[in-house]
Amino acid sequence: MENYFTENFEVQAKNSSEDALQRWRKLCWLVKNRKRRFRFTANLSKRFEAEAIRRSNQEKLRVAVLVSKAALQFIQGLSLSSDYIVPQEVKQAGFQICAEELGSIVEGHDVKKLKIHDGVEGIAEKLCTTITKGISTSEIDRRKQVYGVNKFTETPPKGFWFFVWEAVQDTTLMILGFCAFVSLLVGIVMEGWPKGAHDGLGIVASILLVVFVTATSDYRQSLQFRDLDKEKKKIVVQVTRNGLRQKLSIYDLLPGDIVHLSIGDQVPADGLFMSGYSLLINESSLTGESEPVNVNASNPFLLSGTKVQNGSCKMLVTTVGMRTQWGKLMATLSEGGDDETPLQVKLNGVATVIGKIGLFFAVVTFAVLVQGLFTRKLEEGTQWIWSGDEAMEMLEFFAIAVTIVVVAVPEGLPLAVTLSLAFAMKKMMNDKALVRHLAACETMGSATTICSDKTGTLTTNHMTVVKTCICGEIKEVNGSEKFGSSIPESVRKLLLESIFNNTGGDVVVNEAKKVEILGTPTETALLELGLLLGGDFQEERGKSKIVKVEPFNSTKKRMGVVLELPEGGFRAHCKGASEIALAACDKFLNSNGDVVPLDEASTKLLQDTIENFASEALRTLCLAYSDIGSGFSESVDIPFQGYTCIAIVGIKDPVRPGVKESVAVCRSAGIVVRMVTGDNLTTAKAIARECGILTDDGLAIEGPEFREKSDEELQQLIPKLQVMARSSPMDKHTLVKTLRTTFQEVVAVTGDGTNDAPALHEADIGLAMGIAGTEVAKESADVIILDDNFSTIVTVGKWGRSVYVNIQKFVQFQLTVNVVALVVNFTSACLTGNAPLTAVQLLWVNMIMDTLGALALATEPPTDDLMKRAPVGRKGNFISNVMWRNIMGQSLYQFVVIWYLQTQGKEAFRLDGPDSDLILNTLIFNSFVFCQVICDYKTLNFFNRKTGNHEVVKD
Ligand SMILES: Nc1ncnc2c1ncn2[C@@H]1O[C@H](COP(=O)(O)OP(=O)(O)OP(=O)(O)O)[C@@H](O)[C@H]1O
Ligand SMILES: [Ca+2]
Repeated sequence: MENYFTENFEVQAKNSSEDALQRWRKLCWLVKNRKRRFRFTANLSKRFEAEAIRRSNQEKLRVAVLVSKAALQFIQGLSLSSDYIVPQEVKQAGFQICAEELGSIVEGHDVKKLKIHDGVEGIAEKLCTTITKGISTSEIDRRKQVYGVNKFTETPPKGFWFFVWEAVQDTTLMILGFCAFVSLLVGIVMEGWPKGAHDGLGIVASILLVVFVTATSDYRQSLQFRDLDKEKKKIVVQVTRNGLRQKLSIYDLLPGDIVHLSIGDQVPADGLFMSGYSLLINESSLTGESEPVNVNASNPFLLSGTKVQNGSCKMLVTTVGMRTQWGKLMATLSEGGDDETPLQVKLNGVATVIGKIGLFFAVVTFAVLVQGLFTRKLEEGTQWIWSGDEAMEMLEFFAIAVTIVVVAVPEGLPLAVTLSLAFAMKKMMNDKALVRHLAACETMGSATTICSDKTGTLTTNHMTVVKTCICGEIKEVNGSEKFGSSIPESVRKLLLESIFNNTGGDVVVNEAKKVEILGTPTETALLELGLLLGGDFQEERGKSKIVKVEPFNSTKKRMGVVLELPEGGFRAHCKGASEIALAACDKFLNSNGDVVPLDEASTKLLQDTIENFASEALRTLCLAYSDIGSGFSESVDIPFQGYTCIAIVGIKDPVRPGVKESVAVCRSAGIVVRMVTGDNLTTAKAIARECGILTDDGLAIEGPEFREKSDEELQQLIPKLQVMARSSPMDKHTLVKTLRTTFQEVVAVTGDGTNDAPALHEADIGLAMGIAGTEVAKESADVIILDDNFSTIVTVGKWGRSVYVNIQKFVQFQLTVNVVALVVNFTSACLTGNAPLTAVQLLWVNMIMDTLGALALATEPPTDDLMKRAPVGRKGNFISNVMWRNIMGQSLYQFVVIWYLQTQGKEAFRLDGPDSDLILNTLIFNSFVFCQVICDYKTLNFFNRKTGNHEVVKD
């Protein structure tokens, strides 16, 4: 049995194979309501469609690139003329190019047309925009009219009646509806109105009730999912409009907008490259092609939905919304739905198996009942004469058989999973965690280890430079003006040149005329230092020309620029992780500001400074420069040796309040927390100690050392590993993978950067930061932590556990009811020839179980006790032995009660007279319902008992 389930009803929490997704679907043929059952599973045919779109995109793009290459050679030096006529309405709106033309240029990579329109600048002009000012907000409406908006068509939200319609399409309800019809007909003919209609109307009433309760619950769920979906799609980009750099939702983008893209961003619309450096674009989300492409002035085409893998740029938006290929893809994909979760599938399996057993019993019950009737009639010799009453009796038998199937197919099981997950999702949203994939809620409950990022998750991500070492002198930065006064003027100049040119950030004046610093927290801290030193960003930028930029990335851990100096010659500036940048230095500036060779003593001094800063939990950065003569060409890499160290800075990033407590909660919950960071080992250790992650017997290691370890060594090392510093993206990935495969751990990973994407993808649960996180990280994640706070991760864990336990509760409850209903009806049908619980009664119970019972049990909020047990882990058995025992015990007890009532009831309660059967059955029904209520209550209690929990979860 166990094997049957693992073979057929097992899918991964994420990245399941197509095969596995298909397999269980095929086996689930005994379904009461297909539409409902499969509503929250992946729509495989839609996905197939999306895949086809991707493939055709890839083909189209390949052709376009080839054609454009050929054309590029052909048109060089040629003056081209075109027969393009600007449509009248476009002209009237004040623009010189229409949406179709723009679309065909970018999507078709059409260099010829691009040249006809005088290149990117020409198109910008025709779109009435400039790179410095962008579009002006006053004419937004006109733009919208001519070019459309950046939104995808979505399937319209489903109304209440849609769900009513879906609820009606339930096989068993339909059969019962038919029974009701016949019953009404026969009843009225036989006994007349209204007496003969009682039974029929009873059935009709309960059908209506079932339909409406189901539809209401489904409808509310759909509203919840719709809200979450909206939240998921909120993406903000940096745009220049009205001459101001500002944040804007991607839905508000219009052709003509200037968008600033940097590493980790998603290209929000089709457009053209205006300026930028080392731009590498990954088009796999659009085309499935994994090889990234270089985008630059000669290949300026940027397609919506692709990702910036490296570098940065300014882009001119040309085509938006459904005119882009991405728009078409998204419209299809949004109907593809989310992958089903492992529990959903598992319970679908349970439902199918029990349903089959139920079907068998139903057939037997029906046969036994019919046989009883026939025997009676044979004895009476009236087998050829059928009265209306007897026909009704047959009908009633049939209804009972059908109802046994209705009750036996525990359709509520898989649906309760969705209900419970949806409930948890909504509550988590209030607690600042946005769940992107349903399965994550489930998996999080069994997490055994968390690999946490340092920056931004454990710390506040609000960075300030608090210490510097300039000209061999250590200084504290405390915001006072005189900080810079003792620095020699030549050094101050170099420092400002470095800070303001060698940066990915920007200093802008915002709408309120206030100075605003943009960029990553590290960059911001440095720019702030520059302003404190009395520098002016724009002025400094104007002094020299930037000829090359190598933007920061986590693999190199440094950033470099080359400047063309006003007095001639080139100068390279480098800033980066202090040990790494310092290793490229062979000179430094002494206390007079003179360049002197770096001897052993001064190297030691600088290294000690770095150590000192780091041991105070500061992030250290080294700034250096190098004059590289006059022969620098843009096409070569920036040299990385012979630098002169200008300064070492120590940046403070305080630990978030509450992190220590949260780490302690994790510890008591049996979840191991590890820190993986790109920062320096000493810094990492200091912070880890402060958070309570690093203990005395724990191990801290650097990425480069970790990489060298053999598999056996890793086996020894990983259980003790608490901190990994200076990690590369791949180190993180390796750690997660080893934990998952070798150690069978259920791993949660947090991350914010593009560098974290591989690990987030590999993890059982990927958690991305909502504020600091890049689009790429968010896309690879299963949950987005909206407030970037580690404590929220603990909340997610708590909800995950609560979901797990709630579903267990519901399963136990429903299985008990199933077994009892089945056994009671079957045995009494066999032994007495009639069923104590009628179809209508069973339907009632079923409705209460499926909807109200599920609501009550599946939506229990979590208790703090949940975090005091050991995690379930990968091997946890969902329906534990204790649960089986409970199910059996409960069923037996209920069966005995009902059986007693049925056989001895009349005597015990002194029932006689014509109505005794009716009264007895009512009595039986009521005790049955009461038993369920008690069972329901007991289940709750049982799971909430503090000590009992351990066994339940572990067994
Ligand atoms: N903009 C930058 N320019 C140059 N160097 C930087 C920049 N930002 C960070 N660094 C250096 O790179 C190191 C960390 O880089 P990395 O991106 O791998 O880690 P992180 O993601 O910031 O940290 P964590 O993994 O803890 O979140 C820092 O210690 C710092 O010295
Ligand atoms: Ca990070």
